[in-house]
Amino acid sequence: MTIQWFPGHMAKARREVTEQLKMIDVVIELVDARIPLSSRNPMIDKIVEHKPRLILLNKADLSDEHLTKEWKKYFEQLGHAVLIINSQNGKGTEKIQQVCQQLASPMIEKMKAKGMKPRAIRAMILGIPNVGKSTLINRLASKRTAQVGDRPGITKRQQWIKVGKQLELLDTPGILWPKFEDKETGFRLAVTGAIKDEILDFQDVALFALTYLKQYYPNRLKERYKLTELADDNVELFDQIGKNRGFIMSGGYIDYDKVAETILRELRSGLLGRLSFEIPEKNLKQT
Ligand SMILES: Nc1nc2c(ncn2[C@@H]2O[C@H](COP(=O)(O)OP(=O)(O)OP(=O)(O)O)[C@@H](O)[C@H]2O)c(=O)[nH]1
Repeated sequence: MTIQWFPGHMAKARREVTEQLKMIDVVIELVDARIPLSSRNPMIDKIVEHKPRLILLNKADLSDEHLTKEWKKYFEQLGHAVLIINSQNGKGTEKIQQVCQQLASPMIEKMKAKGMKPRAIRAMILGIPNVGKSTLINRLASKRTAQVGDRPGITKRQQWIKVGKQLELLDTPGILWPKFEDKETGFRLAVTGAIKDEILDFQDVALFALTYLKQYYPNRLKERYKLTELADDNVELFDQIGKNRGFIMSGGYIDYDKVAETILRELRSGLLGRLSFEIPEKNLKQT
């Protein structure tokens, strides 16, 4: 399976982001706490090179609490500032302004040393589609500042949102596309709903989810689908779940489509508890 975004779209998005970055002091990178590496653009380090960066692990209400803390440590070890947040109810977002200020303080000090008047810090949000960029912007928007006139290199007018006294946020987030570097990245994106089910075969996605749950969350799987044992064989496991739920077609066959759809729907709606689909230790070893 190789999925590629149209290269023209990617190049255009990257160009736009690069252009906008010229007027930005701090980059706020939004990732999905359940899949922090798979939900970021692998070129991000190159694209935002030389800018202080705050990584936000968003949708933390859905992610495994323990693993999310591990991921925070992982990114901190790489030298980034990190916050765990829920953009929907605002939990954790109250610290964003303060951290951005800390990140920008060397720049502000330099300005002061040059005799320039200190100004509000300018930030922009970057992230892949569906990661929660608009939700976060709406959450942070206390009031919009007046339109800022054209700044060098920018032809269209930019709207800035005031976040507290010291931070201005660009009202349009930068979209960077994820990259399917391997099959698992695609499945992780699909299982968390970051990409549409039609892109991948949803039975394959459900199989990925089931295999993953069996390995990392066996008890939740047993509890949810009332299984005393988890069959080693995945077809058998699909059969067990189908039987328990009564997904039987005429002729006594299990309706696998219904089993697959049920697993994905239930895990996405939180009925299997808070889940993460990427393990930091594994990735630490790989790097
Ligand atoms: N549970 C939960 N859902 C969230 C959170 N943040 C965003 N969402 C949901 O995620 C979905 C996508 O959010 P958006 O804010 O539209 O994402 P976006 O990054 O702006 O998406 P694009 O416009 O496609 O680039 C929406 O259904 C949001 O309600 C969060 O912290 N927790």
